[in-house]
Amino acid sequence: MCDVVGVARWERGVYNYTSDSPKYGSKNKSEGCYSSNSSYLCLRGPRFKCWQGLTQVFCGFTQLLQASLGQCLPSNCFAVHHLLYDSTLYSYPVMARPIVFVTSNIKKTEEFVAIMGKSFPHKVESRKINIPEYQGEIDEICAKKCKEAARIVKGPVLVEDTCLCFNALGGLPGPYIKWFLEKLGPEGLYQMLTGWEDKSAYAICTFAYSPGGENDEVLFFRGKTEGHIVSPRGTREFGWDPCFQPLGYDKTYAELPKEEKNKISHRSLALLQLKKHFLTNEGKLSS
Ligand SMILES: O=P(O)(O)OP(=O)(O)OP(=O)(O)OC[C@H]1O[C@@H](n2cnc3c(O)ncnc32)[C@H](O)[C@@H]1O
Ligand SMILES: [Mg+2]
Repeated sequence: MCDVVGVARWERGVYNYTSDSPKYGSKNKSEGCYSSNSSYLCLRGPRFKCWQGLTQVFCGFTQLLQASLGQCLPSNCFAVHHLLYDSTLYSYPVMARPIVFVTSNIKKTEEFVAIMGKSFPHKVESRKINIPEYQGEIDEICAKKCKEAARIVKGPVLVEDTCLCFNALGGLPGPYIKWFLEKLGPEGLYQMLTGWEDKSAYAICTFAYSPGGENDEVLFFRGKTEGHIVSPRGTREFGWDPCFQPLGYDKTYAELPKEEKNKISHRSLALLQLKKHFLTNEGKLSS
């Protein structure tokens, strides 16, 4: 049993906790937070007098967190708590919730897995959910898509939107490529440029990440690959791959071995940015 009296609420993806322990007095009021994208549980408050007191606070916090997060918090976690550099900030690692990669497109998931392998510093699960095809500028579309995914999943999410932009057409079809591809196929995409000398194009992939809260900021990670629209060649496995020839290559995405596409693609460049962000920020204590 622990003697910590606490109140807790789940807000904006951050679990806020305050305790007012009669035993340690009001000077020892403490606050804690558990951020859904952090692998650390943090407690912030005045210096705790002894490890016993600290353990009791952790014990109360652990119970409240377990009630709220269930599986996400391993039952043994308070055994591994440790003291950080300053006397008022304590943390101990917890098993963070997995990030859910929400997409309806299995080929995107396959490429995500092939590109990231085991190198991504956070557990990711994929879930097949159809999110509406929003209209607007790329970031606007991605933000809406990401917020809708977070609303459904109720936790940290990643979504991705891919554009194919023709320079001769001022960047169109851009985010509307899905409908153009569906109606015209790769041949039709190539024929759209019949009257134009300029066949240059670029593919943009934008990953959007939200920690899951309604008001949480959405972060964007973008990759761009330049190329040309050509008469379709290669396998018909993935979208417009047969008619996109990346710059510096004499093969289309569809003709290149998968590993080769995954080294240079718009998706791999976006994932590189995403990975950098998580490698830099994961594990930092949220305050
Ligand atoms: O559920 P989401 O993730 O939105 O999946 P989607 O298939 O609807 O994907 P988009 O809205 O981003 O639309 C992009 C279109 O471009 C296609 N596409 C995406 N990435 C591609 C790639 O690397 N190579 C070829 N085609 C791609 C994809 O099949 C869609 O038709
Ligand atoms: Mg889509």
